[in-house]
Amino acid sequence: MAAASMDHKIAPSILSADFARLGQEVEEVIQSGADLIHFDVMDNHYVPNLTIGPAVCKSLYAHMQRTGIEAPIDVHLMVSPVDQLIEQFIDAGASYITFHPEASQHIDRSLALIRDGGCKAGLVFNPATPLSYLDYVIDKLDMVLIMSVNPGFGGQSFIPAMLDKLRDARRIIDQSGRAIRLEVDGGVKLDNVVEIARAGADTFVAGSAVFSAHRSDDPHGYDSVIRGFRERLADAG
Ligand SMILES: O=C(CO)[C@H](O)[C@H](O)COP(=O)(O)O
Repeated sequence: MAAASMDHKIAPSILSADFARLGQEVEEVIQSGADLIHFDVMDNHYVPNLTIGPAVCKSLYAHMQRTGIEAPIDVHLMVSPVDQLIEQFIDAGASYITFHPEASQHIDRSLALIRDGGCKAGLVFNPATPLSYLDYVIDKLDMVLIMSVNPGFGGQSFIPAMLDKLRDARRIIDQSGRAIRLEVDGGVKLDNVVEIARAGADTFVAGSAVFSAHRSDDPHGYDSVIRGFRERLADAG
């Protein structure tokens, strides 16, 4: 069942941004209509890639405050262990913090750390991670993130079996009666976003689909791609 009553949110993943001009990239995608900034943290341990940490988040948050850019920073931790970095990202201006259940020794405690720090909390599910991790903690969640690629790299193809997983996650969330966002991350493009939305996702992480636009010659690249997502999502119902 599609999430007809949910508002759709677009979350560009800065994994594919030009890190040399990160503040400006974030300004441009938000001004072009994006809703959240998806901030991918990789440690070369939990995933085979290394990206950015709390110092960059803190600078970005300060830049956004200074320049009046209002958008939640949605921090996706692909690290193990998670708790120490959770504390640092709370301090760095994160709005959402999500982590992988396999990466925490005490999932309930990690969720409590996030919520006690004033942030919204979420669990992230790799393609083969069962949704049973939602049992007993769903009342502590603000977001469920379904990875539709194996984590670690941008530019991979959407794994079709994740449509069924999104449908299952949507059913569980609806049964909980809680306002939990259902985010999807990996291989989200203009040509598949409608079926992904109809499977129940309401929050769409897009890295290469958005940020490849600035490498084209189109000076309105971000406007065009984000408008494209909005138009398709409106069709999705
Ligand atoms: O978390 C990620 C990879 O682990 C990225 O956010 C994700 O892959 C987005 O990139 P793209 O839209 O290019 O697939």
